Amino acid sequence: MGVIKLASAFQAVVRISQEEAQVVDQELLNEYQFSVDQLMELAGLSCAVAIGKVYPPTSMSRSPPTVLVICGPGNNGGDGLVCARHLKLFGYQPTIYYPKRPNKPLFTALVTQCQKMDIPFLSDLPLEPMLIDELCELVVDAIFGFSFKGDVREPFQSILKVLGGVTVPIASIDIPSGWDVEKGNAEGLQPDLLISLTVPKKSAAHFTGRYHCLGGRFVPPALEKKYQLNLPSYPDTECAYHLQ
Ligand SMILES: NC(=O)C1=CN([C@@H]2O[C@H](COP(=O)(O)OP(=O)(O)OC[C@H]3O[C@@H](n4cnc5c(N)ncnc54)[C@H](O)[C@@H]3O)[C@@H](O)[C@H]2O)[C@H](O)CC1
Ligand SMILES: [K+]
Repeated sequence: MGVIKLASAFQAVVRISQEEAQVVDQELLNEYQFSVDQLMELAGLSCAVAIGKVYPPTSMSRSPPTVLVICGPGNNGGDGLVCARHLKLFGYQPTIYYPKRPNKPLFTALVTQCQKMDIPFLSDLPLEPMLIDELCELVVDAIFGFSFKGDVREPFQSILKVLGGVTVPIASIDIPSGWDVEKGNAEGLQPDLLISLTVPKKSAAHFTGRYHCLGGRFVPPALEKKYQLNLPSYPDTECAYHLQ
């Protein structure tokens, strides 16, 4: 596998394509021998930390603050489950909606962990945006990440339509769901917080929300150098970096 030359390597923040994100991911798993579980735990933890920084429990109106975490069918959804578990430990009250669950031990274990921490799972999502606004103070969008392609299929099309109408802030994990990983989606979801994982993707250039954080502090320096990722220096032991 050749070294990918990143066009934006000399800019302050590098943004990578869909293919580059998949290549880096595969190299972490195959060459560096990380397991998906390891990376997902660190990714999900960094999302909960970013949320804790941007929306500290003391700044929310309810105590504990209510958060709806919507999880999709791939690893982005897994990050959402991990994030929900850590949010609970940080003093939030998460509820999960997870309509399409992969039948794989990694995901069934994450579901069990959440259930055993008394995190409720919704069987249906309210179809009125107003009802979601009443249910929670923040929505975490963990529906699609860097493998999303094409037109959104059901049930996620209806879910994203409802989310388009909510007024509570949305925090998107890695990519705002429904966005083209590189081109974004001007008519799609417009999150208040974007938590890019590992390296921001090209679509992050179209993000107009208030907060952009970087998480997934697990890239070995040799890998960062090989792909000229030019990652920012996370302050001391922080696992979420405030880019904007
Ligand atoms: N190295 C890292 O940075 C890590 C990132 N993590 C997270 O993993 C996602 C990428 O996960 P992946 O499983 O490859 O894909 P997605 O979650 O984006 O979704 C795949 C899932 O979605 C379905 N799908 C695709 N397109 C559509 C569509 N148009 N309509 C409906 N459904 C669609 C597809 O069939 C699959 O089921 C990354 O973004 C990070 O969030 C890891 O957790 C840690 C390492
Ligand atoms: K997402």
